[in-house]
Amino acid sequence: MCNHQLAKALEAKRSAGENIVIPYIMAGDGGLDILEERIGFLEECGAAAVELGIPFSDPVADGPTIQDAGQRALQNGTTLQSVLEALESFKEKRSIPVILMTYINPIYTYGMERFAKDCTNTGVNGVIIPDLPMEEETMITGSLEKHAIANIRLAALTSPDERLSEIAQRTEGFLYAVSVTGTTGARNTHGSNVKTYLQNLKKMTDTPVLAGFGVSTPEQAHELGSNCDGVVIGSRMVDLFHSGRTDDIKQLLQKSI
Ligand SMILES: O=P(O)(O)OC[C@@H](O)[C@@H](O)c1c[nH]c2ccccc12
Repeated sequence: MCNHQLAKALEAKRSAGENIVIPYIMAGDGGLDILEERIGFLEECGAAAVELGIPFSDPVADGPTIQDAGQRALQNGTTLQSVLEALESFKEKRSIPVILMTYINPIYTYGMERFAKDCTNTGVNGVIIPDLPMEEETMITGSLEKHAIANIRLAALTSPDERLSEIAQRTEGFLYAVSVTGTTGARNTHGSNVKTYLQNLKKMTDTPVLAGFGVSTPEQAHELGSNCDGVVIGSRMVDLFHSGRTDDIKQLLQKSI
Protein backbone atom coordinates (compact mmCIF):
# COMPACT_ATOMS: atom_id res chain seq x y z
CA MET A 1 0.00 0.00 0.00
CA CYS A 2 1.13 3.55 -0.58
CA ASN A 3 0.02 7.12 -0.27
CA HIS A 4 -2.89 6.56 -2.63
CA GLN A 5 -4.11 3.65 -0.59
CA LEU A 6 -4.23 5.70 2.60
CA ALA A 7 -6.32 8.34 0.81
CA LYS A 8 -8.50 5.58 -0.65
CA ALA A 9 -9.05 3.87 2.69
CA LEU A 10 -10.10 7.14 4.35
CA GLU A 11 -12.30 8.10 1.42
CA ALA A 12 -14.10 4.74 1.66
CA LYS A 13 -14.94 5.44 5.32
CA ARG A 14 -15.99 8.99 4.54
CA SER A 15 -18.31 8.01 1.72
CA ALA A 16 -19.83 5.29 3.91
CA GLY A 17 -20.85 8.16 6.23
CA GLU A 18 -18.58 6.98 9.05
CA ASN A 19 -16.76 9.17 11.51
CA ILE A 20 -13.15 8.32 10.58
CA VAL A 21 -11.29 7.08 13.67
CA ILE A 22 -7.53 6.58 13.80
CA PRO A 23 -6.15 5.13 17.05
CA TYR A 24 -2.58 5.88 18.08
CA ILE A 25 -0.41 3.28 19.80
CA MET A 26 3.22 3.36 20.94
CA ALA A 27 5.36 0.79 19.11
CA GLY A 28 7.19 -1.48 21.56
CA ASP A 29 5.00 -0.63 24.56
CA GLY A 30 4.37 -4.15 25.88
CA GLY A 31 7.04 -5.53 23.51
CA LEU A 32 7.24 -5.63 19.72
CA ASP A 33 6.01 -9.21 19.55
CA ILE A 34 2.47 -8.06 20.40
CA LEU A 35 2.42 -5.41 17.65
CA GLU A 36 0.83 -7.67 15.06
CA GLU A 37 -1.93 -8.67 17.45
CA ARG A 38 -2.67 -5.06 18.45
CA ILE A 39 -2.85 -3.78 14.88
CA GLY A 40 -5.03 -6.74 13.89
CA PHE A 41 -7.35 -6.03 16.82
CA LEU A 42 -7.68 -2.34 15.89
CA GLU A 43 -8.45 -3.33 12.31
CA GLU A 44 -11.17 -5.68 13.56
CA CYS A 45 -12.68 -2.89 15.68
CA GLY A 46 -13.18 -0.72 12.58
CA ALA A 47 -10.23 1.68 12.79
CA ALA A 48 -9.63 3.50 9.49
CA ALA A 49 -5.83 3.34 9.94
CA VAL A 50 -3.34 2.97 12.79
CA GLU A 51 -0.94 5.69 13.90
CA LEU A 52 2.15 4.01 15.29
CA GLY A 53 4.49 6.04 17.50
CA ILE A 54 8.25 5.50 17.40
CA PRO A 55 9.62 5.98 20.93
CA PHE A 56 12.01 8.90 21.33
CA SER A 57 13.96 10.26 24.29
CA ASP A 58 12.81 13.87 23.86
CA PRO A 59 9.14 13.81 22.80
CA VAL A 60 8.38 17.56 22.98
CA ALA A 61 4.77 17.33 21.77
CA ASP A 62 3.78 14.57 24.21
CA GLY A 63 2.15 14.68 27.61
CA PRO A 64 2.80 12.22 30.48
CA THR A 65 0.81 9.21 29.16
CA ILE A 66 2.68 8.97 25.87
CA GLN A 67 5.99 9.98 27.45
CA ASP A 68 5.67 7.07 29.87
CA ALA A 69 4.73 4.66 27.07
CA GLY A 70 7.78 5.85 25.14
CA GLN A 71 10.01 5.23 28.14
CA ARG A 72 8.66 1.69 28.50
CA ALA A 73 9.27 1.05 24.81
CA LEU A 74 12.81 2.45 24.92
CA GLN A 75 13.57 0.36 27.99
CA ASN A 76 12.77 -2.81 26.14
CA GLY A 77 15.09 -1.80 23.33
CA THR A 78 12.63 -0.58 20.68
CA THR A 79 14.22 1.36 17.81
CA LEU A 80 12.99 2.69 14.48
CA GLN A 81 14.78 -0.20 12.82
CA SER A 82 13.24 -2.86 15.04
CA VAL A 83 9.76 -1.40 14.47
CA LEU A 84 10.23 -1.46 10.69
CA GLU A 85 11.46 -5.06 10.88
CA ALA A 86 8.43 -6.04 12.94
CA LEU A 87 6.09 -4.35 10.45
CA GLU A 88 7.75 -6.15 7.57
CA SER A 89 7.23 -9.53 9.22
CA PHE A 90 3.42 -9.30 8.96
CA LYS A 91 2.86 -6.85 6.15
CA GLU A 92 1.04 -9.41 3.99
CA LYS A 93 -1.38 -10.17 6.80
CA ARG A 94 -2.81 -6.68 7.30
CA SER A 95 -4.86 -4.48 5.04
CA ILE A 96 -5.24 -1.52 7.39
CA PRO A 97 -3.01 1.49 6.53
CA VAL A 98 -0.15 2.20 8.95
CA ILE A 99 1.14 5.71 9.66
CA LEU A 100 4.39 6.24 11.55
CA MET A 101 4.53 9.14 14.02
CA THR A 102 8.13 10.01 14.68
CA TYR A 103 10.20 13.05 15.50
CA ILE A 104 12.74 14.01 12.84
CA ASN A 105 15.79 12.98 14.87
CA PRO A 106 15.37 9.17 14.62
CA ILE A 107 14.71 9.53 10.87
CA TYR A 108 17.76 11.71 10.43
CA THR A 109 19.93 9.17 12.23
CA TYR A 110 18.46 6.29 10.20
CA GLY A 111 18.98 8.16 6.93
CA MET A 112 16.14 9.94 5.18
CA GLU A 113 16.24 8.18 1.83
CA ARG A 114 16.72 4.81 3.53
CA PHE A 115 13.78 5.58 5.81
CA ALA A 116 11.41 6.44 2.95
CA LYS A 117 12.46 3.35 1.02
CA ASP A 118 12.06 1.08 4.03
CA CYS A 119 8.62 2.55 4.75
CA THR A 120 7.55 1.34 1.33
CA ASN A 121 9.22 -2.05 1.81
CA THR A 122 7.52 -2.62 5.14
CA GLY A 123 4.06 -1.44 4.03
CA VAL A 124 3.99 1.92 5.84
CA ASN A 125 1.62 4.33 4.10
CA GLY A 126 2.26 7.68 5.72
CA VAL A 127 4.28 9.65 8.25
CA ILE A 128 3.61 12.37 10.81
CA ILE A 129 6.71 14.36 11.81
CA PRO A 130 5.56 16.92 14.39
CA ASP A 131 8.84 18.77 14.88
CA LEU A 132 9.52 19.34 11.18
CA PRO A 133 8.22 22.80 10.24
CA MET A 134 7.12 23.51 6.69
CA GLU A 135 10.19 25.67 6.15
CA GLU A 136 12.54 22.73 6.82
CA GLU A 137 10.63 19.91 5.19
CA THR A 138 12.41 19.85 1.84
CA MET A 139 15.15 17.79 3.50
CA ILE A 140 12.79 14.80 3.32
CA THR A 141 9.89 15.58 0.97
CA GLY A 142 11.79 14.44 -2.13
CA SER A 143 12.41 10.98 -0.68
CA LEU A 144 8.84 10.64 0.64
CA GLU A 145 7.39 11.60 -2.73
CA LYS A 146 9.69 9.23 -4.57
CA HIS A 147 8.51 6.31 -2.44
CA ALA A 148 4.86 7.45 -2.37
CA ILE A 149 4.69 7.88 1.41
CA ALA A 150 2.00 10.36 2.49
CA ASN A 151 3.40 13.29 4.47
CA ILE A 152 0.61 14.20 6.85
CA ARG A 153 0.88 17.83 7.93
CA LEU A 154 -0.25 19.27 11.26
CA ALA A 155 -2.35 22.40 11.63
CA ALA A 156 -2.18 24.40 14.87
CA LEU A 157 -4.88 26.48 16.55
CA THR A 158 -2.44 29.35 16.84
CA SER A 159 -1.47 29.57 13.14
CA PRO A 160 -2.78 32.44 11.03
CA ASP A 161 -5.10 31.61 8.12
CA GLU A 162 -2.47 32.14 5.48
CA ARG A 163 -0.22 29.52 7.03
CA LEU A 164 -3.10 27.12 7.65
CA SER A 165 -4.10 27.38 4.04
CA GLU A 166 -0.56 26.57 2.86
CA ILE A 167 -0.44 23.54 5.20
CA ALA A 168 -3.89 22.41 4.02
CA GLN A 169 -2.76 22.61 0.39
CA ARG A 170 0.40 20.62 1.02
CA THR A 171 -0.92 17.84 3.21
CA GLU A 172 -1.24 14.28 1.90
CA GLY A 173 -3.53 11.50 3.18
CA PHE A 174 -5.30 13.77 5.63
CA LEU A 175 -4.85 17.03 7.49
CA TYR A 176 -4.14 16.58 11.20
CA ALA A 177 -5.94 19.40 13.01
CA VAL A 178 -4.25 19.71 16.41
CA SER A 179 -7.20 20.80 18.53
CA VAL A 180 -5.60 22.00 21.76
CA THR A 181 -2.77 24.42 22.49
CA GLY A 182 -0.48 22.10 24.43
CA THR A 183 0.75 18.54 24.51
CA THR A 184 -0.98 15.20 23.87
CA GLY A 185 -3.16 13.80 26.66
CA ALA A 186 -6.78 13.05 27.55
CA ARG A 187 -8.86 16.15 28.40
CA ASN A 188 -12.43 16.80 29.47
CA THR A 189 -13.18 19.67 27.10
CA HIS A 190 -11.95 21.50 24.04
CA GLY A 191 -11.92 25.27 23.58
CA SER A 192 -14.98 27.02 22.18
CA ASN A 193 -12.85 28.15 19.22
CA VAL A 194 -12.25 24.58 18.00
CA LYS A 195 -15.52 24.32 16.09
CA THR A 196 -14.81 27.33 13.85
CA TYR A 197 -11.17 26.24 13.52
CA LEU A 198 -12.24 22.85 12.12
CA GLN A 199 -14.91 24.34 9.87
CA ASN A 200 -12.35 26.80 8.57
CA LEU A 201 -9.86 24.02 7.79
CA LYS A 202 -12.57 22.01 6.03
CA LYS A 203 -13.06 24.91 3.62
CA MET A 204 -9.37 24.94 2.78
CA THR A 205 -9.01 21.39 1.45
CA ASP A 206 -10.86 18.38 0.05
CA THR A 207 -8.42 16.06 1.83
CA PRO A 208 -10.03 14.62 4.99
CA VAL A 209 -9.52 16.75 8.11
CA LEU A 210 -9.09 14.82 11.37
CA ALA A 211 -9.06 16.40 14.83
CA GLY A 212 -6.58 15.13 17.40
CA PHE A 213 -5.25 15.83 20.92
CA GLY A 214 -7.46 15.47 23.94
CA VAL A 215 -10.02 13.07 22.39
CA SER A 216 -10.78 10.21 24.77
CA THR A 217 -14.54 9.54 24.65
CA PRO A 218 -17.11 8.68 21.93
CA GLU A 219 -18.95 11.93 22.81
CA GLN A 220 -15.84 13.99 22.06
CA ALA A 221 -15.17 11.96 18.91
CA HIS A 222 -18.64 12.79 17.57
CA GLU A 223 -18.64 16.38 18.74
CA LEU A 224 -15.35 17.16 16.98
CA GLY A 225 -16.08 14.79 14.11
CA SER A 226 -19.31 16.64 13.33
CA ASN A 227 -17.22 19.64 12.27
CA CYS A 228 -14.63 17.69 10.25
CA ASP A 229 -14.15 14.08 9.01
CA GLY A 230 -13.09 12.28 12.15
CA VAL A 231 -10.59 12.03 15.00
CA VAL A 232 -7.33 10.57 16.27
CA ILE A 233 -7.42 8.96 19.74
CA GLY A 234 -4.00 8.59 21.39
CA SER A 235 -3.39 8.78 25.12
CA ARG A 236 -6.63 7.03 26.08
CA MET A 237 -5.81 4.17 23.70
CA VAL A 238 -2.28 3.85 25.12
CA ASP A 239 -3.69 3.78 28.63
CA LEU A 240 -6.30 1.12 27.86
CA PHE A 241 -3.77 -1.15 26.13
CA HIS A 242 -1.33 -0.73 29.00
CA SER A 243 -3.94 -1.82 31.51
CA GLY A 244 -5.14 -4.68 29.29
CA ARG A 245 -8.68 -3.33 28.87
CA THR A 246 -9.30 -4.57 25.34
CA ASP A 247 -13.10 -4.71 25.76
CA ASP A 248 -13.07 -1.00 26.57
CA ILE A 249 -10.97 -0.31 23.47
CA LYS A 250 -13.47 -2.12 21.31
CA GLN A 251 -16.35 -0.14 22.81
CA LEU A 252 -14.53 3.18 22.54
CA LEU A 253 -13.76 2.61 18.86
CA GLN A 254 -17.11 1.21 17.87
CA LYS A 255 -19.02 4.01 19.58
CA SER A 256 -16.73 6.68 18.14
CA ILE A 257 -17.17 5.63 14.51
O1 LIG B 1 -2.94 11.60 23.03
P1 LIG B 1 -4.03 12.40 22.45
O2 LIG B 1 -4.26 13.66 23.24
O3 LIG B 1 -5.26 11.60 22.21
O4 LIG B 1 -3.51 12.96 21.01
C1 LIG B 1 -3.26 12.09 19.86
C2 LIG B 1 -1.87 11.71 19.80
O5 LIG B 1 -1.52 10.98 20.91
C3 LIG B 1 -1.14 11.17 18.58
O6 LIG B 1 -1.68 11.54 17.37
C4 LIG B 1 0.27 11.68 18.78
C5 LIG B 1 1.14 11.17 19.69
N1 LIG B 1 2.27 11.93 19.72
C6 LIG B 1 2.12 12.95 18.87
C7 LIG B 1 2.96 14.02 18.60
C8 LIG B 1 2.52 14.96 17.70
C9 LIG B 1 1.31 14.83 17.03
C10 LIG B 1 0.46 13.77 17.30
C11 LIG B 1 0.85 12.84 18.23
